[in-house]
Amino acid sequence: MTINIKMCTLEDLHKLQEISYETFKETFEAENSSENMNAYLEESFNLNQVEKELSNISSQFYFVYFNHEVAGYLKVNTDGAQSEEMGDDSLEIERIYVINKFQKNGLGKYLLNKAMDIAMELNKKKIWLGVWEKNENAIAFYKKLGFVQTGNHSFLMGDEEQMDLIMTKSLQ
Ligand SMILES: CC(=O)SCCNC(=O)CCNC(=O)[C@H](O)C(C)(C)COP(=O)(O)OP(=O)(O)OC[C@H]1O[C@@H](n2cnc3c(N)ncnc32)[C@H](O)[C@@H]1OP(=O)(O)O
Repeated sequence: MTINIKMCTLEDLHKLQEISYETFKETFEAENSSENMNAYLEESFNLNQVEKELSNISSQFYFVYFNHEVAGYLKVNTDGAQSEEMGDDSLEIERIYVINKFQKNGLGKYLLNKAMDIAMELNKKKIWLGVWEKNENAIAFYKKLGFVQTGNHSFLMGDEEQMDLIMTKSLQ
């Protein structure tokens, strides 16, 4: 078993769009109406939107490979790319998504450790994320890896208001 990681560039745009769309759908479609799911997928993962995010100098995307196959991805944000005003001393993990069939092989932890390395290289004091309050699997994963709930914020899934827990890990 080999695990590798690579920073995404604009050349990866189509693959990134595909894995972003597919992993989000796979994770949440059972618990959301198809109307709300389709609206969110179309708005968040259309090619222009993904290209815009990939071109933002305050965001970084990484693919993780399991036996040379793309198995998941990471998106981190700093400064103004963060989806909440958390200040310059924090880094946001906006997305860690591992394709279902590759989960439980250590890939999520590998991506999380990558985010921690980036945060430490940039001298950030904390690392934070928002996770849907009903995503018990991911909440348990983040708790296991040392994150604690420090707040919440609401977001729109189609026309439905949903709640994210804000979870934080201090790096000092
Ligand atoms: C900010 C956001 O992106 S929120 C959305 C998060 N992403 C998703 O919900 C997408 C769907 N889910 C996933 O992609 C994956 O399940 C993830 C990212 C949550 C976890 O990734 P995986 O590759 O399955 O986890 P991994 O195998 O690296 O597990 C790391 C550790 O967490 C533990 N762990 C993983 N899932 C769970 C769980 N549900 N409950 C308790 N512990 C868990 C593992 O046992 C492991 O512990 P160890 O280090 O002692 O061996």
